[in-house]
Amino acid sequence: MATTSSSADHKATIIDGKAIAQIIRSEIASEVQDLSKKCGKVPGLAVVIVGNRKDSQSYVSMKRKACAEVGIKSFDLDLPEDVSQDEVISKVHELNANPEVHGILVQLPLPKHINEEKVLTEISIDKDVDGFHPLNIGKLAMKGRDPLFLPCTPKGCLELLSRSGVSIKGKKAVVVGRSNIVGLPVALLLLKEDATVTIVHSRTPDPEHIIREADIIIAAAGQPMMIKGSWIKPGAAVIDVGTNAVDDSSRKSGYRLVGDVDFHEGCKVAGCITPVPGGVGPLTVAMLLKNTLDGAKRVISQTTDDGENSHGQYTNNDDEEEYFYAPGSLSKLQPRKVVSKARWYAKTEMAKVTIQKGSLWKTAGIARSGIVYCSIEEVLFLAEIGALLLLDDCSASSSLDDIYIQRLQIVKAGVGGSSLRLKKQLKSLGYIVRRHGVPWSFKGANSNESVSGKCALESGSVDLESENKRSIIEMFSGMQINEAWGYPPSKAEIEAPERQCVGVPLKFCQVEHGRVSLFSFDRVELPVLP
Ligand SMILES: NC(=O)C1=CN([C@@H]2O[C@H](COP(=O)(O)OP(=O)(O)OC[C@H]3O[C@@H](n4cnc5c(N)ncnc54)[C@H](OP(=O)(O)O)[C@@H]3O)[C@@H](O)[C@H]2O)C=CC1
Ligand SMILES: Nc1nc(=O)c2c([nH]1)NC[C@@H]1CN(c3ccc(C(=O)N[C@@H](CCC(=O)O)C(=O)O)cc3)C=[N+]21
Repeated sequence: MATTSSSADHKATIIDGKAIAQIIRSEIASEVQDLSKKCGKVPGLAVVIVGNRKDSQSYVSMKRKACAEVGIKSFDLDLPEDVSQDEVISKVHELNANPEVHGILVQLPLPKHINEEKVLTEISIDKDVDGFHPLNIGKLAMKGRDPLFLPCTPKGCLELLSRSGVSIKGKKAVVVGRSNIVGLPVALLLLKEDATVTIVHSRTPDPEHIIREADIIIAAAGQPMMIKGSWIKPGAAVIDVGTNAVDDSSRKSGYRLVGDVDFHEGCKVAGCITPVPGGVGPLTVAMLLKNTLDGAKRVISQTTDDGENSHGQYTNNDDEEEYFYAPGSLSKLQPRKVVSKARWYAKTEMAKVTIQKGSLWKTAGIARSGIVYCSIEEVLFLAEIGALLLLDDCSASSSLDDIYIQRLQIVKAGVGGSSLRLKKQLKSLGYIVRRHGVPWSFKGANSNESVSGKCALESGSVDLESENKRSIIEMFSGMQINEAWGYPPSKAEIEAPERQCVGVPLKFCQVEHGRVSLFSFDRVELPVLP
């Protein structure tokens, strides 16, 4: 995997990216085989190329070949140079909708008349195996959030470091380059791994001085042999991403590939170093295959184990999720002590999350300008499992019960009315719904519960023992809601609906600061208030 050169000149351990990538590829191949045997499905990767740039064609054919080798089905789209942006976007939409495709890669660069950002944004984030979607990059940049996919080259750089025994935590790392596809995401990843990160770019004065401070150098400037031996701190780990073609008349092709680091000089100073070719490049391809496999596993586990836990092997093993929702262990199904909070905004039809608790926010919500929002489906779902407290937005027309009742109609209309459809929708948002077999419940009319003038059951303290469980969705939609009173209600106010209920025990619901309290009275005798 790694060799130390024996000559007195060559001290550095040379990290063999090709060998490391080969190991990863064989691990992927055996997982693909397992998946195919157990679920009868294989991962699919669509590789879209526009135009006929020689370098792009060569990279794309490498990626397609690598897919074939590990058993990933590749979908090849070769579009002409003059294809319109709309046409590319409509192809992306087709691939988004194709259930056999688990990953979509649009080879960059695109021709000048096509706006790369517009195209990349259209790729469904569930299929964004390049990790270039703004949402994925945004999550990478945020503390406590994990994107669905990490960009392949940055992920490959970290894989090379870890497989070479280089620790990152607390180290000084310098990244040379700040592009969206390499420099910036690799810097963010190193930061997530607790390195102290400096980014050097084309406007940085005295890069040599900064680079010499680094324990870890990631070179991604696209400048052939820019980093000299004297720029490297003795013993540093050097990952050379640069892949530059330079003229070489001694080669049949007329060129050879060199990195951003002067490899010959680097070998004399660095602790370990990657060559070009044979360093980062093969890892980029291996990580693409890995992302595609992971994307496929995510989708396949969602579509095959709908509540019955048929393919446990491919389910998410988030410890916290397991703790709260493990089926069959009701004692664990307690409401969270520390719940997240959100505020509903009728205007945007979204809830703004004001307090985030727990790791669920790694995947839940949508981040916009640093603020996390939740759709009504997410709000209902999270409220139902006791993970989210929804505060109303102080306007009389959007109290919590209003939101439930009105919004439920919309959810029902939009998602089809059944909780199954709602679950499906949630799954498409990335939730693992199958564990939540126990609905948010309350004591039914036939229970003997009665507490005079005192809160009998608060939201959150769900009654898990009760035989008579109904989901919150059922509960709110089947409820007759009267105008809210002030609190406490007068005797006359209570007696009026009591008469209407003709013998059916009356329940009172109070919504205060987003907490739903359900009251039950045997006999109503409230003191007359001044
Ligand atoms: N092995 C692999 O898997 C991959 C290899 N590559 C290779 O990595 C290299 C970088 O690729 P990419 O990020 O796409 O390239 P870009 O051209 O998009 O970005 C280059 C970055 O390097 C900075 N830069 C340029 N010149 C200098 C300099 N003299 N000193 C300091 N910084 C400089 C630029 O700064 P500024 O922002 O100021 O312009 C820019 O941020 C290329 O050689 C590419 O072929 C790329 C992807 C994958
Ligand atoms: N949407 C998109 N995603 C990319 O990941 C992407 C892209 N566009 N555009 C171009 C860059 C470049 N890139 C490389 C991948 C593999 C090698 C690689 O395997 N290199 C071999 C040598 C290859 C050769 O010999 O030509 C090596 O370094 O050993 C290099 C570079 C991915 N990129």
